[in-house]
Amino acid sequence: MPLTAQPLPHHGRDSLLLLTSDGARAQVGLYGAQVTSWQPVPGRERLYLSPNATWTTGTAIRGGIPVVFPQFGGRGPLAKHGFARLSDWRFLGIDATALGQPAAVLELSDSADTRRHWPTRFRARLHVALSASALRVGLEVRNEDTAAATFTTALHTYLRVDSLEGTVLEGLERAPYLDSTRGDTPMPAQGEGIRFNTETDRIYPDSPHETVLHGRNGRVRVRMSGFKDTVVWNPGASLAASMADLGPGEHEHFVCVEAATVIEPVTLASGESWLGWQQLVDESD
Ligand SMILES: O=P(O)(O)OC[C@H]1O[C@H](O)[C@H](O)[C@@H](O)[C@@H]1O
Repeated sequence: MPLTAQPLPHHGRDSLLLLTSDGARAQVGLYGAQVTSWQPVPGRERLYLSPNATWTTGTAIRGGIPVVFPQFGGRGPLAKHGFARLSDWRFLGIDATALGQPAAVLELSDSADTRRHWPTRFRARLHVALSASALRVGLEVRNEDTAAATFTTALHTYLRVDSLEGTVLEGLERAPYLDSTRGDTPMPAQGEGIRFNTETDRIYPDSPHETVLHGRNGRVRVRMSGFKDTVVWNPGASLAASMADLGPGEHEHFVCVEAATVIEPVTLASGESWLGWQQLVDESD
């Protein structure tokens, strides 16, 4: 399906509006290569973007699909979740090579600034593909250094829900997890879908590659490839209220279902590449 990209500034920042011929649309900003909107049908927004997000350089944008690279969370010496979400990426054009379907391609390469934090010479590309009811986002990383490189990564997707009441994430019933609200305490499989009554921050190592988020506003299927782990996050009422870029009640409107590789980092030999993607499929009527 043909895909077009046209410039459409968003909160004063360079951004692209992606459109398919059947009306699906998405928006991706060059700052962080962050997808901030996905509407499989005009007006049916499937991603959450905080009304209180900060849009200034040096701060992460709360919502959409932040690209976490080359470090997940605080698991290393870099700033939390790494520098990719705080960097200006370049738009290269539409290309079908990596995902096998037309995608807008954004690129980030090492610079004196990135090498100050992370010595590796690399090339990262984010591929954003849209079809009738699906959004597929692929992260491709090539090690352009002479030495091996190691990183952790995630597509930190904020899925919009009308309300947490009645929202359930299915697909991880049989998977054990690490509870990050309790210092990554190992927990057994829960045997039921995840409901969001309280702060939830979990890493499912080597998890199933497909989950489904059901809520009052419909259903989104989440698939991934290349990534190994799934991270599930909702800050709950009190943490959300204390976060300036969320605020009271905002936790009610999203669940993060993250395609991640956190537990066993990716290691790339010199010249090697890695590709991970996450696909969101809108299954609402
Ligand atoms: O506030 P941020 O740096 O964007 O991080 C938001 C969240 O990201 C991940 O989901 C982590 O598992 C959480 O522990 C973290 O709070």
